[in-house]
Formats: sequence, C-alpha cells, structure tokens
Amino acid sequence: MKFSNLTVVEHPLIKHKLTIMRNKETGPKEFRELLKEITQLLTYEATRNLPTINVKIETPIQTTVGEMVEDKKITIVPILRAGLGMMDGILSLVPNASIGFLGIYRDPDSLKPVEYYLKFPPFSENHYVFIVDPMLATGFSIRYAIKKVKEFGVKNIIVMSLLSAPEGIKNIEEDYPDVKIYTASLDEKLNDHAYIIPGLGDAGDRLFRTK
Ligand SMILES: O=P(O)(O)OC[C@H]1O[C@H](OP(=O)(O)OP(=O)(O)O)[C@H](O)[C@@H]1O
Ligand SMILES: O=c1cc[nH]c(=O)[nH]1
Ligand SMILES: [Mg+2]
Repeated sequence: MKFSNLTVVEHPLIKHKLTIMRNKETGPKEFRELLKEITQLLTYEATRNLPTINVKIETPIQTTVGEMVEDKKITIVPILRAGLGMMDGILSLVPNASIGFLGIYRDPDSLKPVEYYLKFPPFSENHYVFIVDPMLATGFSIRYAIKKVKEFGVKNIIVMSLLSAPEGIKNIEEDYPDVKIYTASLDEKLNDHAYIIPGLGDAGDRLFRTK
C-alpha cells in the first residue's frame, strides 16, 4: 500500500527494537526505554526538512557562518497518555522546543476521541508542531489533534507514530494531505475492536502498567 503523506522509517535498529516492544513478555521499563530510542531515530528523519538560519560565530581560528535550527519555534504535542512515552525522545534532540499537552482517550464504543485536557503554548509565525502518539489506529485521535493545532493557525504539522494502521493513514490523508506522517511500521490492519494487528496491544497500559 502506498500513501503519499507517509514515511515508514526503515532501519534494522528500528526493526530490532520494535520486535522487542511487540513481545508481550517485555515489561514497562524496557518498553519505555525502547520507545524513547525509536523516537530518537524517527526524529532524525522527521526533522530533516526543518529550516535553518545562518548564525555568525567565532571558531578558535576565525569568524564563520554556521547553520542552526530555531528550536524555539518548535512545539511537541504528545497525545496523553501514550504520547508521553515519545516526548523525552524528541526533546533529547530538540531540547528547547515547547510542549503542548493534549489529553484524549478513545471511547471504546464509538471509537471517537474524547478530549479531557488541552494546554498549548503560544505559537509564533512559521511554527513547526510535532504531534506524537505511538499508536495510529483508526486515526481519529491524531486527526482530532491536527484539527486542534490548526485552529491556532499553525501550518507546519508533522506527525510521528510508532505503529500505524492503513485505515488510519487513509483517514488522515483524506482530510489533511499536507500533514506528513513518520512511522516505524505500517502494520497489517485493524481487528474488530480497532486494535492494530499484529500491533503491540494497548500502548498506554504497557507504558504505565495500568492493566
Ligand atoms: O487512532 P485511534 O483509533 O484514535 O487510536 C489511537 C489512540 O488510542 C490510544 O489511546 P487510548 O484511548 O488508549 O488512551 P491512553 O493513551 O490514555 O491509553 C492511543 O494512544 C491513541 O491515542
Ligand atoms: O492497537 C491499539 C489501538 C489503539 N490504541 C492502542 O494502544 N493500541
Ligand atoms: Mg490506551
């Protein structure tokens, strides 16, 4: 399946770490550490097109012009709860980014997102927003997050997920073809309860040992 807005970041280290995460025997400590590590690898690709500004500096030898990312113009939006598992990974590479929190849970019957918390920082002109959530299943949660961020006038929105289902990618692409999605794996499909298969179960429960 080919989606124009999707980049599956293919790398042996990502595949290796993801296999450990999928294993039901893997406990929360290792699961959290691996999610952080994979997020760092995804961030490398997802930030590839960030603009840089020229900065004049003095090396020990002479004056030169270097390039720098304006990380104060970057905001990370983790979708609570499971998105918190990706926050430190991206923040370790973009340390001056601001954080906007969006609390959403997926109603188990309607499968529609229910918002319970929102706290965004001010967005500057030409701001870049990275929405992070390890699971992109039906895509409704991330679609909702994109809508919220767009309401604040942000044009540059990038999504990072660990696992994605084709149904969810299609759902987002229909409404937001301008939003690029970076994922570690495009899984097979959703099951009857809209869980990703083969997947890794409920990411929030595995991160925070709530089941
Ligand atoms: O693509 P969707 O079909 O919308 O499903 C994905 C959402 O479901 C999970 O959240 P959940 O409701 O389990 O909340 P949690 O993160 O607090 O566990 C997951 O973390 C995503 O936010
Ligand atoms: O497979 C899934 C689908 C939604 N949320 C999860 O945590 N896992
Ligand atoms: Mg959950």
